Amino acid sequence: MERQVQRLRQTFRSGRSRPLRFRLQQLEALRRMVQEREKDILAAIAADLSKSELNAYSHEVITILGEIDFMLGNLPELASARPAKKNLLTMMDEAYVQPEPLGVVLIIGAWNYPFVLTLQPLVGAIAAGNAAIVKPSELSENTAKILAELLPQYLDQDLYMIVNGGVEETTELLRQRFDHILYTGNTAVGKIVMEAAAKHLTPVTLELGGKSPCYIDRDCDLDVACRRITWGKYMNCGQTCIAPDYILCEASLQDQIVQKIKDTVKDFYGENVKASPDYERIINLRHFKRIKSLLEGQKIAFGGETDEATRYIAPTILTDVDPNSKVMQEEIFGPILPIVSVKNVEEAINFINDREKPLALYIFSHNNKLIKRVIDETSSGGVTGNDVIMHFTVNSLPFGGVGASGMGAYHGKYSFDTFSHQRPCLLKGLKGESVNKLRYPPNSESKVSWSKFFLLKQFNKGRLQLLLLVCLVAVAAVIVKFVLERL
Ligand SMILES: NC(=O)C1=CN([C@@H]2O[C@H](COP(=O)(O)OP(=O)(O)OC[C@H]3O[C@@H](n4cnc5c(N)ncnc54)[C@H](O)[C@@H]3O)[C@@H](O)[C@H]2O)C=CC1
Ligand SMILES: CCCCCCCCCC(=O)O
Repeated sequence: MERQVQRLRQTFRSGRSRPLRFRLQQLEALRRMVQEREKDILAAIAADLSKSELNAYSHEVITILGEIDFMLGNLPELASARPAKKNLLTMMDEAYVQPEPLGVVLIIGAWNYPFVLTLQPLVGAIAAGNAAIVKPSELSENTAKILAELLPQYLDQDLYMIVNGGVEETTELLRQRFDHILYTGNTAVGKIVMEAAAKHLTPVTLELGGKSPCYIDRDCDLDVACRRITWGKYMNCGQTCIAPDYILCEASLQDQIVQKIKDTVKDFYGENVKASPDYERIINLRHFKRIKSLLEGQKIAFGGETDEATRYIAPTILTDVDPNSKVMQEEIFGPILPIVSVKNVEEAINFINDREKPLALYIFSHNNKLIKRVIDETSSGGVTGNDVIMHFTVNSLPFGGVGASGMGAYHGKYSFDTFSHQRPCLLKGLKGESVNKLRYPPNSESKVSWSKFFLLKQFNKGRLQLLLLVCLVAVAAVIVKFVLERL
């Protein structure tokens, strides 16, 4: 592994990944890969998650194509130097922020959206000019295999590499020195990743999980709310990190919500959910058993059927759920939707704040003020008001967690920034020593007051303003020179 990372580092050092033209070519090649090998990619995702190819396309491929298009369209601007504000002392100099690639980065993906969660970060890493190793999840083995087969055919093999394997291989990878690690997965492994990264002082982006609450206000269109929640909760059989984990609402709404979700499930998946091509299965037996165990002792208002042989768990709703029960202690990551009663929005806010900061928060209400209040008085990785999941799809919004749901963010510009160092550059000339005397010893009261004048004045470069300031500085410089010569 060490030799492989070394090979990537040498190529990175050669400067090959830096020119914009090269980055754009690689991104175009990645897009060609997705388009030319679409059938194989869809088949792999479909096999991993018992998903229809249509759903594989809309859940995963669209996002990647959108991300690549965003980078192709915006890279020249994202990668260019940004002029910075200056003070009087540096106003004749050049000050700018130049994004620079970090080096060799590691991307560790999760199985639930195996294509998006590995390739979307890779798009950002390539765009920012890095070399990258991608480690797909071993649980989504078909997607891992197709990625290992396809990426070397399209991308520069000395800069971008797939490593497949499980805990052993990832542990070995984590012993190596990287310049950034972006990990997606559960919190326990997130801590392992962060600990390994700390040994090399490697910065990390941790895309973790958590229990994302969904508050439904009394003043709400329940039909619409329940339709949107049904979509986001049961999509991918509940195995979505930003799926609404549980509902908070007044007790009087509970029965209506159950009925409306029940009706929507029938609309979406038909009488026989098991036979619907749009309803997925649980990834493996371990997760199947874990999710099934969350039903024990609960009041099942809808669903609850399971089939171990096919790892099927029906869309399920639990009512009157005790906040201390097991289903409310861990992220469900399956098609079970508990409803917890709260008296009012205050109690909902306290309920959310009493727990770890979630990855997503959803609020349904006609009342925009109430939505804003919940946003202001809570914290979460992201928020969608009057819908679920959709903030993930807006690539001008940063996507990531806060607190226990993660750190750092990506998507669009935020991916580019995550994989870049914002390098401050100040380019001075070799003239102007008379003014510089201000900062050279010995110090004096008068030098301090002149320094205050020069350093605390900021300006933006408007032409007229610039001209005025140049005059001002010239006069000031003459005065300072005069004064300093007499000190
Ligand atoms: N914030 C986000 O964007 C997302 C977060 N998630 C979260 O991920 C979790 C589900 O994913 P997991 O089951 O964790 O996926 P997983 O089992 O695929 O693990 C994720 C990655 O960690 C690696 N890994 C596992 N054990 C390891 C160990 N001991 N040492 C080093 N590496 C190890 C795996 O090889 C894999 O590549 C949920 O909590 C979900 O909420 C999932 C998708 C997106
Ligand atoms: C238009 C639907 C797109 C849905 C994509 C959802 C991917 C979420 C990944 C995750 O958070 O686990």
